[in-house]
Amino acid sequence: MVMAAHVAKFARATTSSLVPLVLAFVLSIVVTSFGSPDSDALLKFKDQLANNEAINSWNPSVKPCEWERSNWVGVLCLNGSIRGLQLEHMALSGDIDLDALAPLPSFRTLSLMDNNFDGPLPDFRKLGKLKALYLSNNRFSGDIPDKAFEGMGSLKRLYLANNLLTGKIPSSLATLSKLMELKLEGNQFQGQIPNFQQKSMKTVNVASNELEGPIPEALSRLSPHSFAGNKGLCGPPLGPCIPSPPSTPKSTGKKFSILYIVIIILIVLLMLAAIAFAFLLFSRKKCKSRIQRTASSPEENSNKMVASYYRDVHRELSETSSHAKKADHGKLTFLKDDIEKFDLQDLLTASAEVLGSGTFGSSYKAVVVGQPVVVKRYRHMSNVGREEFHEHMRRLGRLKHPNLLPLAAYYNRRDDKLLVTEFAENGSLASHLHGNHSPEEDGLHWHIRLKIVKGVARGLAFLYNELPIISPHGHLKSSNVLLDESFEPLLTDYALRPVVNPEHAHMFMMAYKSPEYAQQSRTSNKTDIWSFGILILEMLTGKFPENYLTPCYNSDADLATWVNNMVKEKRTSEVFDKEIVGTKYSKGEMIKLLKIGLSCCEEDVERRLDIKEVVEKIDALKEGDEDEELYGSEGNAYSVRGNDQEGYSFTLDR
Ligand SMILES: Nc1ncnc2c1ncn2[C@@H]1O[C@H](COP(=O)(O)OP(=O)(O)OP(=O)(O)O)[C@@H](O)[C@H]1O
Repeated sequence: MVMAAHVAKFARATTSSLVPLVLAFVLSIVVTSFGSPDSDALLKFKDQLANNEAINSWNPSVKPCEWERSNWVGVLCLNGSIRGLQLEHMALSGDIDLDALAPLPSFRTLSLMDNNFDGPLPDFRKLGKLKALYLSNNRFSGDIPDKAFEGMGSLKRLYLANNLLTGKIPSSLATLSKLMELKLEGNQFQGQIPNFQQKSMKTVNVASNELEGPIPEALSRLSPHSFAGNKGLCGPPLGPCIPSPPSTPKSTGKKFSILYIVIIILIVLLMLAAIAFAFLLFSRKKCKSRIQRTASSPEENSNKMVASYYRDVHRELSETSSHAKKADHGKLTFLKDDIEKFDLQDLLTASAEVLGSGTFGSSYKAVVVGQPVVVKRYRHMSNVGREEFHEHMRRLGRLKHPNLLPLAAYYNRRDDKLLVTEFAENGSLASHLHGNHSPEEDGLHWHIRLKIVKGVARGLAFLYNELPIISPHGHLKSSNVLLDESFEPLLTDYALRPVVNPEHAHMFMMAYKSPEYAQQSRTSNKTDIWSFGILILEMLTGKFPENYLTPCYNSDADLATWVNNMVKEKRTSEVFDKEIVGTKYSKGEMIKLLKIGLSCCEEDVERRLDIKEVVEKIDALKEGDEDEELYGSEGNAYSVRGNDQEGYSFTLDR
């Protein structure tokens, strides 16, 4: 009896304290089973699309931005919120349900490029805070209302190229103060270009339309290519606008028009004669300089080239060049203005040396028309069609940042691409960390390593900001960090994932060697951070990361696992590269950087730092010079070599 009373009392007490817990549990089940408002919005959007099989992995039982479990292909997340959608090359069509996306508070980017959407352009004012809208290469048609973009003050990038759009270019575009890139080429726009006055506009392309009239002054500094293929456009950078003749009586009018025709024919004949003369002069000069260069090559060979390498270069480039000639596509496309132009033949006749061979092909240094350039041959880059490849290269060509190696030119043949860049004077970070140098030579000083880390962080942040790609670098490793004459780092081989064949990318590109790819077959917006973390640890430890060589992530062979274990065993001092030279006051900063590196290498993507946090933390690091002055720099030269554990212990409190 007493026992029964106790049981009843316990049951009552337990029940009352459990009620909130049980309720929370039930609620969480309800939320997971029936989705969150974010997933509901996206699924509603998906329902209106036709041919939406490519996004069948969207799974309502997992939140779209729950990175470690989510499989929401094409959903861009930032700090756990939906930032945008990148649904490209998916053969999508049907209705674009903007009402479904409108309630998403952080939605800023929408890319539906290279799909089959048709009909009139939807009213994007419903997504008033959009910063980037990419709709090129679809079949949108009809006129766009003049007010279509009114009030979209945040819009920076608008891509509508290669659709079937008609009528006038909407004048509301001229009122968007932040607009930087506008791509309208390959449509049937008519009438005059609106009077754009934005200073922010860096790229405008209205080529291949039916536009007429004067080009607005603010666009006059752009390349003539941006306006090509419009018969009626005039004014700089195209030819002058010829005022229409004053109206005159019929007979005089006839006389005038005959006079005009005669003048125009004369001008054209004169221009043709001038071009033919210039061409003759140019080809004679070129021929002469080529003969001179060929004549001097044996001597150069002895100094600059390894003979067998040269034969390879010559054979490979000749192969490319002869194919190129057959296909009549032997032209390099230049993306930089401050480089003297040359063609494949110039490359072939230039002195060249092999810099190294990577997973894509070989890189050669060649001196062409007096300037050193690097040509890299890629054999696994036919993931996209010709036009999309050009489009992507142009997109890369527009990226400008002190820590990015700019793409100077490219050559595109079906299975063979050449990318041309400038030569970086100090080679790659990998060669400095792992290349042999004599015992008398110092290793990389701490202040140089810190400068490199800071530059890489800034370059990476720029890519995150500029590109709507899930892991914008995608192939970050020490051989893709080059160093200029003052050891400023220059990222290279960035943003190539969209054009690389998937099989090759999965085998060799760094993004696919991340834990999330190994465990969930996906990359996330923090995948590049993971690669950056490995790079930081590589710079601090001087160890070559095994994962560079293995086809996929293996936590046993992972540099981060090794460092973590050493720290746990209180052997932190042993992880640092014996070659780092700094002052004894650099030690604290090196430990801080080690912690940042480990926080970038969190397997749990949610806990991993994001790009903003990484940049903030790295920017706050110091060389330790202030301390050096305080204590007097004499005799402060310090090497990790032979150092004991003192001052190195720290706990992993991430
Ligand atoms: N623009 C450049 N300036 C100076 N050196 C370069 C340049 N580009 C490449 N290199 C050198 O050539 C070497 C080979 O580079 P490459 O890009 O072909 O292969 P990788 O980076 O090792 O591998 P992957 O093909 O996977 O990117 C690099 O380690 C670097 O030293």
